[in-house]
Amino acid sequence: MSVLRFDNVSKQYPGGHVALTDVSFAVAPGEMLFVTGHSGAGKSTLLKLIQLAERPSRGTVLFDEKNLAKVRGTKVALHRRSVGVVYQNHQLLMDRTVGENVGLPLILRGMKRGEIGKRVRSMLDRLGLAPREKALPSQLSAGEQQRVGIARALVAEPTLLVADEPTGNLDPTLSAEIMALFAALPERGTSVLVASHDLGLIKRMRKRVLVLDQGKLADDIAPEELADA
Ligand SMILES: Nc1ncnc2c1ncn2[C@@H]1O[C@H](COP(=O)(O)OP(=O)(O)OP(=O)(O)O)[C@@H](O)[C@H]1O
Repeated sequence: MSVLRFDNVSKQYPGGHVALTDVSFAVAPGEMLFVTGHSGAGKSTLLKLIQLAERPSRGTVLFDEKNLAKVRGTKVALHRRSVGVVYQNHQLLMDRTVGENVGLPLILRGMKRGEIGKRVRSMLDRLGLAPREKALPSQLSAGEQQRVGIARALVAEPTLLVADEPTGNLDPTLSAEIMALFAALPERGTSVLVASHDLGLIKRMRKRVLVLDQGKLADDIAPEELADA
């Protein structure tokens, strides 16, 4: 049983650039892992295939044992509800409050106002953001803004959280704080896949690491194989 499985996945962009070649791996329920590699190695492409922002040229991506090639049209939006996404730049709506930003995915799903309020407050509480519910993103620190982005990605209880360089703009202390937050998610049943090129941070986390090199899966390192940071 896996939450996510890549079977011999290749991706060639229109114009001929090959971003991924024959990549295979599986993610277990409640597992947290990293994907790393140099700039251009294919990390973002791998995450885009999971969100159906791109499609593989060859091979199969299975999500919750379902072949994503069969997920088309209106079913794409349904699939995306199961994948929470955290970006390097939090991509918050700057003219909406923290609470409104976090509630947005639930509004889009047509949830009732009362239920949205409850879920948003519980999520803000969990991430230590409850006192900032009515603040605008511009009134928050960089670390708080990133936590709001994470709250928004988690509010609809996704099966998998994917994060693309989520600590790219943060100092080491805040990065560690965000990573600790991610590391607590598997206990609640959410699997986590983080793309990062911060090797120091990755080593400290002691989680499984997929290493991409020019689109190929060069290594799949178990936590116990990681050298001390
Ligand atoms: N839409 C696209 N069209 C053509 N080529 C693309 C497209 N998106 C990415 N590429 C190419 O595919 C390769 C992999 O890109 P990708 O963004 O997945 O790498 P990455 O590991 O995430 O890099 P970075 O760390 O710099 O974000 C790169 O050579 C890139 O130029």
